[in-house]
Order: sequence, then structure tokens, then C-alpha cells
Amino acid sequence: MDKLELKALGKINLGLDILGRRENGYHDVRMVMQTVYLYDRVTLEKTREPGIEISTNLSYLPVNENNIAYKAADLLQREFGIREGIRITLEKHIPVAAGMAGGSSNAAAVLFGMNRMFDLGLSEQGLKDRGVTLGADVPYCIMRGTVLAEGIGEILTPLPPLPKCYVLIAKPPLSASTKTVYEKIDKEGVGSHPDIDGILAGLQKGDLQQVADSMGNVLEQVMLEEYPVLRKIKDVMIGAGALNAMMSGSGPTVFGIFTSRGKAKAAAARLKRQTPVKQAYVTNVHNVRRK
Ligand SMILES: C[C@](O)(CO)[C@H](O)COP(=O)(O)OP(=O)(O)OC[C@H]1O[C@@H](n2ccc(N)nc2=O)[C@H](O)[C@@H]1O
Ligand SMILES: Nc1ncnc2c1ncn2[C@@H]1O[C@H](COP(=O)(O)OP(=O)(O)OP(=O)(O)O)[C@@H](O)[C@H]1O
Repeated sequence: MDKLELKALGKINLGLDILGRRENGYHDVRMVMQTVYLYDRVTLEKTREPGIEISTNLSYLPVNENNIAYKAADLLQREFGIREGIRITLEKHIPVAAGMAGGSSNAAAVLFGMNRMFDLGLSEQGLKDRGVTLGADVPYCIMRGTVLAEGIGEILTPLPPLPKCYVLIAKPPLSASTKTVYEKIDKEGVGSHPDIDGILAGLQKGDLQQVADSMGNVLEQVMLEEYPVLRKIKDVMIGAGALNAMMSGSGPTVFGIFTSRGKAKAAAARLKRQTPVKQAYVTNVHNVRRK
């Protein structure tokens, strides 16, 4: 196989709790992750010349070793002594630096795809072990679906799927580094812990309302204080009929859970009228595992 086209799916965090801080600055977390059907297209092509070539539709992204997709390819090329080169084309649709694991899912797709193309014989666990050296969200992006993530995000337990719903993804035009957001929490304290067990119980029962009512993200409060527009986006979504709305990961993306596509679309239109949000997408959850 000389060419492979993959979908690199984004994620939202239905729950994100911090249990402690490690000496290296990383945090022990307890998160409920959910894949959404908003994806980047990652195309891998073997080249005769050695090396790694990256191209992308977003001119501001790095195409050198600072791109996490490059790092993923480099890791496998070195470890397995792969002589052929690889061309990676990233057609980006997942908002960048948004708390949706865009880069992590690109890296996951490269690991998964190169394992196949070059017959490396790595198991899913082998891919996850390499993935976590690139970023805490990468192992989850290899696994996908509805998942409990613990440790720094790499200890993964599959959960019953989130019941069918529509997810409105809204990315306001501001950016916050994940590292800075975690550091702010270190200074200000975690505050109240979200009800992760409530989310798990809701998933067990297939009760979407209970899952939505139990959603919580410990990283949200500091971002709400710094960027009041996030509160406005949540209010607009809830006013438009969302079961609940919350920031994903380290933000600034806010997502809302809806039971009808029509309501989600109307909420997106309202957001574009009433807030600075220009990037708003209505999508489904995606529970298909990789084959
Ligand atoms: C916010 C989340 O996206 C929620 O899913 C993840 O926790 C972050 O995952 P990620 O972006 O893949 O994380 P990495 O690229 O490994 O780390 C970025 C920065 O986030 C902080 N970080 C990340 C994960 C974790 N469990 N504790 C942390 O403190 C660290 O300061 C690190 O320097
Ligand atoms: N393939 C890539 N796609 C997107 N961003 C990338 C990529 N490679 C490197 N980056 C850089 O990484 C930074 C974070 O991008 P990314 O979209 O992965 O963040 P994120 O959505 O916050 O991810 P996470 O939820 O895992 O924290 C950006 O500033 C970008 O310049």
C-alpha cells in the first residue's frame, strides 16, 4: 500500500477532573472523552526519497519538526529504520489550539497509518505507548469512542456510548495554551470537583439528560473569569435549547448537547449573530472504533 487516506477525528471532554499534580508538572486527571464527527483528512503517501514532507491547507501551521504529525512519523522512521520517506497532507477542519485534540488526532492517524503501510506489526497498545510520548491525548485519539481517561490521560477504559445526540461546537476567536491553563489551576486551586461518577452512571443507563446534567470541567472556571465571552456562548446555547453547554479540554471551544439537529443549527445561527463566534459546527458523536 503506497497511499492511505484517514479521518483524524476531534474530541470533546464530557468531564474533566484533576486529582493531583506530578513533579514534572503534568496532572493526574479523570476525564470522560467523546469523539465527534468533525475531522481532519490525513493522507499518507510513501516517497522514494527518505524524509518527511508535510503540507497543509492552514498556512500558519508548522510543516517541520514542530508539527506533531512530523514527530509521529519521525518516531516510527527512527525506531524501525524505515528507509522510504513519507508525504503527509493535513486537510485541517478541527479548530486549532481549541481543546479538541486536533494535533493529537493527526499524530494518532500517522502512527496508525504508518503501522499499516510499513507493516510494523504494532498492537493498539504498542501504538498508544508510543503516542503518549508525543502528547497526553494521543493514546485516546488512537482508541476513540466514549472513554474514561485516567493517569495523565493515557489509562483508557471504554464506556457505553453516549446516546444519539447533536453536538454544536463553537470556537471563539481567542487562544489559550493548555500548559498555561493547567498552571493557572495550580495557582488558584481546583475548586469543586465535577461529578464524573454521575456521567458514568448516566452512560450506563443510556440517559443523555443525566450525562448532560453531570458534565463538568475543572479547567472551565479560570477561562470563564478571563474570557466572559465563554459564559455568553454557554448562555446562548442553553437559551436555544441545549441540554447543557461546557468548555472542552483547556478551551476555548464550547460545545452544546442537543436532541435535535434543527435546534443545534438555530443555536449556531444565534451564536453568529450575538457573539464573536465565527466557527460553529453542528456534528454527531462518533462511536465507531478503528478497524
Ligand atoms: C486538556 C486536555 O486536552 C484534555 O483532554 C489534555 O489534558 C491535554 O492533552 P495534550 O494537549 O495532548 O497534552 P500535552 O501536549 O501532553 O501537554 C501540554 C501541556 O498540558 C499540561 N498537561 C497535560 C496533560 C496532563 N494530564 N496534565 C498536564 O498538566 C502540561 O503542562 C503540558 O505541558
Ligand atoms: N498537526 C497539527 N495540527 C494542529 N496544530 C498543530 C499541529 N502540529 C503542531 N500544532 C501546533 O500545536 C498547537 C496546539 O494545537 P492543537 O490543535 O493540537 O491544540 P488543542 O486543540 O488544544 O489540542 P489538545 O486538546 O490535545 O490540547 C497549535 O498552536 C499548533 O501550532
